[in-house]
Amino acid sequence: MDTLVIKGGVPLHGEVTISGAKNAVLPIMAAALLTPEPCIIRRVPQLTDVKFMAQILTWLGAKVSLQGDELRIEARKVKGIGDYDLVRKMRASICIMGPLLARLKSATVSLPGGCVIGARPINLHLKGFEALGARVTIDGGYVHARARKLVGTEIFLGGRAGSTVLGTANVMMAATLAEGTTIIQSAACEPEIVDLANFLNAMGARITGAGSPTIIIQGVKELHGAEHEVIPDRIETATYAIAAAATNGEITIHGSNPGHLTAVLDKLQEAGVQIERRGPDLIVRRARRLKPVDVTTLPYAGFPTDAQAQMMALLTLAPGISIITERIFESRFMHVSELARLGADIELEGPSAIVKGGRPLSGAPVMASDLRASAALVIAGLAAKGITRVLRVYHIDRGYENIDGKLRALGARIERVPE
Ligand SMILES: CC(=O)N[C@H]1[C@@H](OP(=O)(O)OP(=O)(O)OC[C@H]2O[C@@H](n3ccc(=O)[nH]c3=O)[C@H](O)[C@@H]2O)O[C@H](CO)[C@@H](O)[C@@H]1O
Ligand SMILES: C=C(OP(=O)(O)O)C(=O)O
Repeated sequence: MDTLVIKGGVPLHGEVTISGAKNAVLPIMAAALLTPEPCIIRRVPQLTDVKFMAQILTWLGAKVSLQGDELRIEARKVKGIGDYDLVRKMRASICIMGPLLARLKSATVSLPGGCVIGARPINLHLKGFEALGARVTIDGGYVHARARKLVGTEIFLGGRAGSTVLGTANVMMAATLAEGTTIIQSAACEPEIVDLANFLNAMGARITGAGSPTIIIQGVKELHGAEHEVIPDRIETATYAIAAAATNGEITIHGSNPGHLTAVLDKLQEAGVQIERRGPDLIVRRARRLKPVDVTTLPYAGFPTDAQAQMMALLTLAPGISIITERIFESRFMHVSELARLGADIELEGPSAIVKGGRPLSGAPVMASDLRASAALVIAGLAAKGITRVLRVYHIDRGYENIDGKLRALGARIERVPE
């Protein structure tokens, strides 16, 4: 386990290039199970989650090879049972279930893992599989889904907090090979769903409406191999933009898709951060004193829950009161107590965090509890006076490619040391 050691107080300057999106590439890798033909996926980020997903696919019988940022997956033959411990390691592993069910009419996987940010049930995934004709049972920590055949139907995927991103991905994948037409209502609209639908269509699927709450999938007999380039990671983009603002710096972000990030950019501007869009590039600079803002996380195109912790780190620096309300995951505030170690003044009240910003932060040892909490601690450490040690950075390596290298290239004084 590594630790990140940060000497804070250095404004970030320079250029950074955004990697492929973790939350797009993982379901896309699972989708390659839908065909025996080879699939080529480009712009694949080097992340531990990608490594785990590759291990899961290999265990299922696929041949997986990575060269640079190009991944080749050939699932000529696959088995229908996911490795218990591998699947438990990450949330997106549940996405093998839809493709296995579609291809083999049988799938058995353990309940998935992922960031500990709430209960994270999979009832909506299972409801979708059942609607398509599968019989679903849970037994000994495994979920089993079996069907004689899958038949298209209308499926409502709305839940307590809106729709479900991976649930939409899973049901959409299962429906590609179902008989007839499936209509997913209250589908997730996230760009990662659009990216997956584009990949599936390149494989021969017939999907329309991805990106809207109604997705229509006309089942086909079989899918073939395809090539695809993954979209840029909007959460990585948000993280670097927020880090630049927090350190009073000025950076150019290359290779992002600013159109996927309107809610974050809008809030940053409201907080006094200057954002200039030049095609796919973003220039982020903090020229003025930060202002407090209120933020509520919502499904896309609202403010993403995956950028909430990072935004909170920034708002601890804005003199005044900011209220951050988390509407997607009930316990996604693990970073609050660690930010307090750096001197932040944050109070929790139900789903809201009241950030009394403007107190100077000073470095301290802190513990990363989940992926985005870690990113928030790194941002706070970059802005704080003195040395911050972020322990358990394996969380951050799940979702940020070479974060210490990219930050060093922006002038940050950050080192990775073995714990
Ligand atoms: C790998 C990946 O892409 N992860 C993302 C995905 O997670 P993930 O797809 O797991 O998150 P969901 O969109 O499913 O969760 C949204 C809400 O729905 C609830 N829910 C979900 C499924 C279900 O069957 N029943 C149910 O009640 C969840 O508890 C949560 O309150 O979307 C989240 C919301 O944008 C992001 O934070 C994660 O980074
Ligand atoms: C919560 C996240 O990931 P996962 O769903 O894989 O746990 C995230 O990417 O912020």
